Parts: sequence; structure tokens; C-alpha cells
Amino acid sequence: METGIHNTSEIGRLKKVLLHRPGAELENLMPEYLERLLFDDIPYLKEAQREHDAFADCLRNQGVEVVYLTDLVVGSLTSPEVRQDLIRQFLDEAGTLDERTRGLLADYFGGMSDKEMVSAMMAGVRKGQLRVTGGKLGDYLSAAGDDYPFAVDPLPNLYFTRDPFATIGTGVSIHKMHTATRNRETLFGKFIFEHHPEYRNAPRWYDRGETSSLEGGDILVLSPQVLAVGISQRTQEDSIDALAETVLSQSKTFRKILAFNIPKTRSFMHLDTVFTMVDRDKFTVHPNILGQLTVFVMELDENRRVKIRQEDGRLEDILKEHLNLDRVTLIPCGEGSEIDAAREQWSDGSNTLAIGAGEVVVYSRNYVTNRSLEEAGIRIHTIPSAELSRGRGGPRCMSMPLWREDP
Ligand SMILES: NC(=O)NCCC[C@H](N)C(=O)O
Repeated sequence: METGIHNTSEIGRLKKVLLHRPGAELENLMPEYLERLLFDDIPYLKEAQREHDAFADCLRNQGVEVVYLTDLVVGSLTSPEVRQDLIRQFLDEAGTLDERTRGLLADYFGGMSDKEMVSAMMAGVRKGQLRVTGGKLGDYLSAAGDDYPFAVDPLPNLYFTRDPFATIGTGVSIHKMHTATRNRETLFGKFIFEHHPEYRNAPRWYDRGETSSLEGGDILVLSPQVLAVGISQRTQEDSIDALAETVLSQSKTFRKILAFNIPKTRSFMHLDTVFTMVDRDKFTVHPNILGQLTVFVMELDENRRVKIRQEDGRLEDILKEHLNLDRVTLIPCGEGSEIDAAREQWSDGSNTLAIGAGEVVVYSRNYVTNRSLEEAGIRIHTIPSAELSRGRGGPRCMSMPLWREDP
């Protein structure tokens, strides 16, 4: 059984992966607040769970050990003090809470088992779930507050485990997220990587206390020596400078970061929504980024300071040079048709999860792109995707590798 973290590529055989099975947090989505919570529609929870279970089964059938976020957070609560600390920090970051509501929430979480509590934190808390006691009408009125129905917002994006933290080599990068709603998710990462017996000693490449945003969907481990990081709607250039300082100088293997400057739009929110690696020398790509893409190479100079240069030329050639390949094939999403590419990219046609070299998990709905992958010799495992895709993330977004064999 693999323990700790080992992730030196996108395509080494996947042995252990972190998922989050969508839960009650999806039933706390309301049309009024979808945009702030980064959803475009409300998934039907039962079906989303069925689809997610099919994803997990697909991975298990291929020999991948699946671990769930809730269980890792529970495993990080190694003493009553740590549990209290999680409640305290969760409430500190849950939005503006008056003293009374804070007390009610502490009682609400305090009366639960660890597992119930972690699930309840993820789900969010409706005001009606807080039991107000006392003999004064004012207590009830102040607990009801304004018309906003939640005492604490849900965390509906948790099933995209790729983003709040990322494994790189034997270490982890815990993120400052671009939005307040997703920033709250990283608290669970903090507890796992500070307290969980299996993960607490992992080197830390980036931390949630940083001031600029970095999200895991922008980080691709192209090889044991080379990372690609997107400069995107979600990841700022300053964060990549900081990540380069730690990873290039402290990790055992990484020597280069290729920073991909991609358009800053919702549909291309992370690099992995437009570009993923499917084999040693094959990548899926959304054709619309190719004309606008610039790539910067970051590496250490002889004084161990990061030096940067801009690459010219085609993406294929840049990848060939930095990954020491004889040839590179780019497989365009939607077979390059303007309409099919746009439709399938919107539902994560380019967001594949490689479980080995030349073998990927994809959404069934993206059949045009999937056909091209097969024609290029890639073995595909399709999973159902009607509900999961409403959150705007695909198989890669929904998974965080904890252990891969070396490529
Ligand atoms: N790596 C990814 O692209 N993750 C997808 C995240 C979707 C989520 N609704 C978000 O907007 O953050």
C-alpha cells in the first residue's frame, strides 16, 4: 500500500487518488447565488452521486485506491484540541458571524461525531438548522437575522479536489484561491497536511496564507523535471514566481516551470480546462487557445536565482524541446470544429484524467473529442456526465493524485 505523496508526472500509473463524493452541499445551491458559488446550474444530487460512484468504480477497476476527502479530514482530527481548532478556524472563515450565531454554530458542530461534523461543514448551515433556546423573543429575532437563508454558505465545489491543493513530487502546494467561496475549502487541506499521520510531513511548496492566487487546475506535472503552470483567470503570475522559488530550489527533481499564459475567461478558468496530457507525447488541447498562447520558461541560473525567458514557436515544438521528445501530437478538442470544440470544451472535453500513459478517463458526453483520442491510439474509459458536468469540471478537476508510479 502506498503511503505519503508521490506525483512526478501526469501519466505515470495512478495508484492512489483523492476524491470527494458530492453531498448535501449541492442541495444548498439556490438560483440567486449560483454565480457567486461558481455553478451554472443545479445538479440533481442523487444522479450526481451515481455518476461520481461510477467514476470511483472505474478508477478502482483499474487498480486505483480511492480515498475520500471527508475521511482524510476526519483522520487529521488527531486530538480533541485539533478538532476544536478546526471548529474555531472554520467559524473564523465562515463569513461575518455575530457572537450569538457563532455560539449556536459551535454548539451545532460540537454535538456531532467527527464525520458528521466535517460533512456538515461542507454542506453549509441553513439558519433553520440552528436550535435557538431561551425565553426572550429577541434571541429568536436576532438568530433569524436578515432574509439570507444560510448561517454558513455551502462548499459546492469540493468535488473538484484538484484545485484547493495540489501534489507535486513528494510535496504539496496548498492554495490561496481566487474566490472567497473556494478559499474556504483550503482549510481542510491545511488540517490534512498539518495533522494527518500519513501526510503531515509532506514538504510545502505554497501556502494558503500567500497573498496571490494559485489553483490546482493550473498545475500540470509534465515530467519529474518539468511543471506547466497556467497564468489564468485563477492563477496570478506572482504566485508562479513564488512557486518557482520553492519547487525549483527545494524539490529533488523539478528543474523547469513552463508558465502558460492563457486567456482569462470563465470557460478557460484553469490550464487543465484547455490542455491535458494523455500520453508521453500526446496532449488534448482546445484549439482556441493556440493562437493566443505564450509560454515562459522559468529555471534557476548558476546563482540559483529564477531566470525567465519567453519561448517563441509552436506549442508542439516547445513541448518537444522541454520534454526531450522526438515528436508531439496535439489532439484538438471537438476534432477542431469551431462548434464541437466550444461545446465539448464547455463540458470539459479537454479535461482528461490519465491513469497511465495513453489511458484516460473522460466524460461520455464529449464523444467527438473522445473519438479523436481513440483514433490517436489512446485507450479511453468513459464515465457518465450529465449532472457532474454542471459544475464546470471534468475527470481531472475531480481528482487529486496522491500516488503515481514514476512515468
Ligand atoms: N480544475 C478545474 O478546472 N476545476 C473546475 C472547477 C469548477 C468550479 N465550479 C470552479 O469554478 O472553480
